[in-house]
Amino acid sequence: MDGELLPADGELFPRERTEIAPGAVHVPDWLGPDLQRELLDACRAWARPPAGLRTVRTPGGGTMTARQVCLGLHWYPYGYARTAVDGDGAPVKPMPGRLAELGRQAVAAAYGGPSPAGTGAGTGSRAGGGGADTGAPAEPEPPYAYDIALINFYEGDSRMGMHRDAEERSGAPVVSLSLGDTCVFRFGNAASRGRPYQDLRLRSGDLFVFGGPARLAYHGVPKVLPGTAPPWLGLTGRLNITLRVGGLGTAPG
Ligand SMILES: O=C(O)CCC(=O)C(=O)O
Ligand SMILES: [Fe+2]
Repeated sequence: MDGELLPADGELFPRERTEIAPGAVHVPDWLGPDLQRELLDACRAWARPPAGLRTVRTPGGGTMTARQVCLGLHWYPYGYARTAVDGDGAPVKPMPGRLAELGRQAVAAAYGGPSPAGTGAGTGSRAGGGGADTGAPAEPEPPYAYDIALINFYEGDSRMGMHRDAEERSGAPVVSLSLGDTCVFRFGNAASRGRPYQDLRLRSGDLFVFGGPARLAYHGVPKVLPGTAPPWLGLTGRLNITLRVGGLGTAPG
């Protein structure tokens, strides 16, 4: 019996790459154990001050339950800055070339080639997407230059409400990597936070990419399943690494 023929988590059949909506692709087990460990170590370093992990406050007076650190550009509700304007004010850490490269590889893995399968390279109209005020957004072409990473840390009953990633001026696909505990990821539609949506499980090592017609879909994390991280990883809770292309030039927000 050759154990290597079985999926790493001992399931009978490997989970398969699935396009859950046009432009939205789930690639299970995309990150191998070594890369997951490497990324976890890096996240621990990025989470340290200055401009480290912070609690995000929303304009309505609430707080996000997932804590966050940004690389490349600092996201805050709702824009981008070069410093941790809603944290300690320090300059945001640079975007590592390694993450930018991972973003490019992720898009190729998700869409099976340089261009999103069946979706065209861009997102079409960003009308209503917020942020852009200079007319038509850039229609990006792969390979995309990922220049922003958001690292979200979920512990306890942390969640993330339904939202769109709409502060970017590029329609390049968003790349999402999961480490640690499994979560329920809700992927919906571009018109509203409500139905129709699909719930899927993102596990440690999974890749999810949304671009093309799915780029501005509402999505969120209604639940993290405690104690489901692979024991060899050594993480309690869940980390999400979201890679985005800002299209913001040199003077964001
Ligand atoms: O944690 C996740 O899987 C989603 C994160 C997310 O949607 C975001 O940071 O914009
Ligand atoms: Fe998001």
